[in-house]
Amino acid sequence: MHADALVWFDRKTWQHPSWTVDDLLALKGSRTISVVLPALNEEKTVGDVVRSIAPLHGTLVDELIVMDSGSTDATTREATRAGAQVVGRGDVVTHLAPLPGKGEVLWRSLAAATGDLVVFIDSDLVEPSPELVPGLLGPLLEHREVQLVKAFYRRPLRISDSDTGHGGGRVTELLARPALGALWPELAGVVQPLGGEYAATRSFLEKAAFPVGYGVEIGLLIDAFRSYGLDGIAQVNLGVRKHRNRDLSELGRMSRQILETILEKAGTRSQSGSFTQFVQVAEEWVPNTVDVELAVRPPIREVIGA
Ligand SMILES: O=c1ccn([C@@H]2O[C@H](COP(=O)(O)OP(=O)(O)O)[C@@H](O)[C@H]2O)c(=O)[nH]1
Ligand SMILES: O=C(O)[C@@H](COP(=O)(O)O)O[C@H]1O[C@H](CO)[C@@H](O)[C@H](O)[C@H]1O
Repeated sequence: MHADALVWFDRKTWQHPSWTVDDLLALKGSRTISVVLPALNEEKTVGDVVRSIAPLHGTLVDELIVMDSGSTDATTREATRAGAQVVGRGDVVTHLAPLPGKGEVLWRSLAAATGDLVVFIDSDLVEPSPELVPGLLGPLLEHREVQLVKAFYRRPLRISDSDTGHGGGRVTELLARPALGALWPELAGVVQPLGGEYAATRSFLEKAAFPVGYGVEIGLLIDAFRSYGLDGIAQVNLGVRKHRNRDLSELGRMSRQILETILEKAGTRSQSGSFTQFVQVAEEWVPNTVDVELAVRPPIREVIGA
């Protein structure tokens, strides 16, 4: 591992986060905290994720927002019932038509949320730990130089996996980790670069460009490194993370978006946004070509001001 990555790993990795909510409230001071859950058709899980955070709402957490990404199921109903404020992607930055993608709703959430610190938690988590939000806020509240905190965890591939499953994080292990090791070796100590649970300062997030698709996590990680160095990044061990796992064809399209962000951050661009996969029809295999959304939103502060 790169020497700087090794030093960083030792200094900025919390393997056993032990902040209590009282500790965090004392550290919080006058700062405000928003928790944002991006959600696209997550009616089955969003309620439990909201309920795992709701006990902190009104004390440590000032805002608990589900950013709806154009759901067509009962996501809004389930999130509202569980106690979250639901904001539609078209309810903010109304002069720009929404684009499809997770990064789009995270970008728009900065216009809906008001917190000095923002915590992002996926809405498809299964058996979400109530320690996610406190654990992520610990380094951010205690160390002023920290601008981005990433969660890491054991990631079973299937929800039914035994207590030793490790098959999850397929795009992380097959694309993100190799690419970071090759192009940004200083970031080789980040255990879960694509993890969907992370916390950051608004001041960082407002200055960052947001890939509108799944490139958002690796894009923000690279931007944080470039803006603040490794000292601006921390990570915390938050146990086990189970979520709805997508199939390989969906992860292929996700990977194409992540690859675009990697190429762009590395100073090059792809030749085409069309992406061909193959499907079996009877005994034959036929191409299925799609246009993958590769747009990047400018820093939100350039669109709605600071
Ligand atoms: O266009 C999108 C795609 C995803 N998501 C949300 O982003 C989170 C992570 O997405 P997904 O579960 O698809 O990624 P995975 O965890 O499978 O890699 C989930 O809460 C999704 O509902 C979203 O809000 N809009
Ligand atoms: O980490 C990964 O490899 C992917 C896929 O995870 P699984 O193989 O389905 O456990 O999941 C992450 O990647 C997305 C892109 O960054 C994030 O948006 C998701 O929140 C995260 O779960």
